[in-house]
Amino acid sequence: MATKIPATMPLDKHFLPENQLLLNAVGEGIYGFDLNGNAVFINPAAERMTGWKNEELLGKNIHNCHHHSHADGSHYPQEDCPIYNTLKDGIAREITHDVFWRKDGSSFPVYYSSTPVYRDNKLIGVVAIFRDISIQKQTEQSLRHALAQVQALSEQLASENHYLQAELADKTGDVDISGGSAVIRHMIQQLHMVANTDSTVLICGENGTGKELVARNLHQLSRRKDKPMISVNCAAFSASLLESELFGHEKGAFTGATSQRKGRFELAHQGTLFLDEVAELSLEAQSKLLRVIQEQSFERLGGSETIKVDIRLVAASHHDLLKRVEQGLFRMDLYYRLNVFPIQVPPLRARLGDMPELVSHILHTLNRKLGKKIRGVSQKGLKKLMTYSWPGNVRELQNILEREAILSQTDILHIHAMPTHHLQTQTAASPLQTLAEAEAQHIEQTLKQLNWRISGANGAANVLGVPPSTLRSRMKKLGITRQITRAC
Ligand SMILES: Nc1ncnc2c1ncn2[C@@H]1O[C@H](COP(=O)(O)OP(=O)(O)OP(=O)(O)O)[C@@H](O)[C@H]1O
Repeated sequence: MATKIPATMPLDKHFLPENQLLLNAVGEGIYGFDLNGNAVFINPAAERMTGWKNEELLGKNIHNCHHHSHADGSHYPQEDCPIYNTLKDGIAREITHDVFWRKDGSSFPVYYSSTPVYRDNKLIGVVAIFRDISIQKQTEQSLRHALAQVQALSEQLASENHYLQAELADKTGDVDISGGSAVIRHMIQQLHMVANTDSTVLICGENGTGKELVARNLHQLSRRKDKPMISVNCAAFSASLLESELFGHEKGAFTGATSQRKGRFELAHQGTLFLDEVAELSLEAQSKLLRVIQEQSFERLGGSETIKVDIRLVAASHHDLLKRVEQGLFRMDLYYRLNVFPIQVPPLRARLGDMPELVSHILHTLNRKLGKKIRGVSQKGLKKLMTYSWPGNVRELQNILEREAILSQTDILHIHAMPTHHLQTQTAASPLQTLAEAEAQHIEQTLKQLNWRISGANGAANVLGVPPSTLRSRMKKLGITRQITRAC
């Protein structure tokens, strides 16, 4: 669109370039100034960007119209303006940090150059060419923001890594099994006998009895102690995630597999692989595990390369695995493969004589953790500890002592806060539930074990002894839906 310039405007014919058509067509804003700093040429792009019309500016001082203030609103004296300085000294300038103000009072960031125009070696004016760089500035801003986020995340990862390393050192550092009771002595004897073989060990015992501790002990006593012991809590992963956790995956094996990843079998090469809560494995994962145990080799998910590993397998469960076999929830062949050398970890109530030694061991660790100097437990307190049934075993004892240690103002613990509902009982009590809650829990547990398969020989309906349609309607009624769990 050609610009119409009124004949009355002080348009300097010598100054105005012959190729005005070209200047009108470009996307950059262009101003021409005469030696007094008044506009003699304005192209349509400049009009669009500033909102000022040609007729409103020609012959006028442009600095006062839209270059009067800095970005922060402070006054911008004309003497400081690079364009006007070029008019004075004839030197070209380029400016990247400045704003122009629009007619409507808003502003936009600009890049502009001011170039002197000479005719017959005489300075006759200045051409300013400018560009709206809002998008560029926004991109820079987002980039800076993203970089700050990356920086923060990398700092967070570094500190998490530091924390995990410390935690790992802490975990692997203490493998002492406290207790001199006959049952514990027998268990330790068994540990020593089997440690230096490569036989698979199955550790059974209630929750919190020390099964993982026994596994770590076994690893430390074995010839593999300088290689890693890798633990997997089978209950913490959904069936599909567990497979990739155990066997690893190739890049692109499934959505989200953006790079190749080694599984825990590979990481445990030449060391020990500890499968905690092994009863929670789905039947499908059990078959795969069986194959790996038999062949000592496997493929990563999405991969075809057969990977051979040398591992010592240790498994643990708080379930009666044989009962799970009878219920059709655990493969019998796998059970026999795992149960080569069973070790039973006794519950705390079966070895209350170990209480003083255990308490002293735990207090020693707590003093380090809490920065306290607790010397022991009072006689009365010890009596309370010795008459409790300990459904949560050593872990529960640790928790009670930690709570008491935090609350205590003295260096002797008096044990105030024993859970009274368990006192004097001989068996672990389970939480009170309605019939519907118990049914829902049982159905869900069964479905989880069977990888949420409902029908067929290996389906939950068959195991529960109901037709699949009945199971589906019970699930609907009880609000049971498949859960996708993601851990780690
Ligand atoms: N004999 C023991 N001597 C010292 N500490 C023990 C002993 N037994 C258990 N502990 C401690 O009790 C806590 C629970 O033990 P651990 O995690 O090994 O139990 P677990 O049987 O594997 O539990 P879960 O079945 O819940 O996985 C750990 O901090 C462990 O160090």
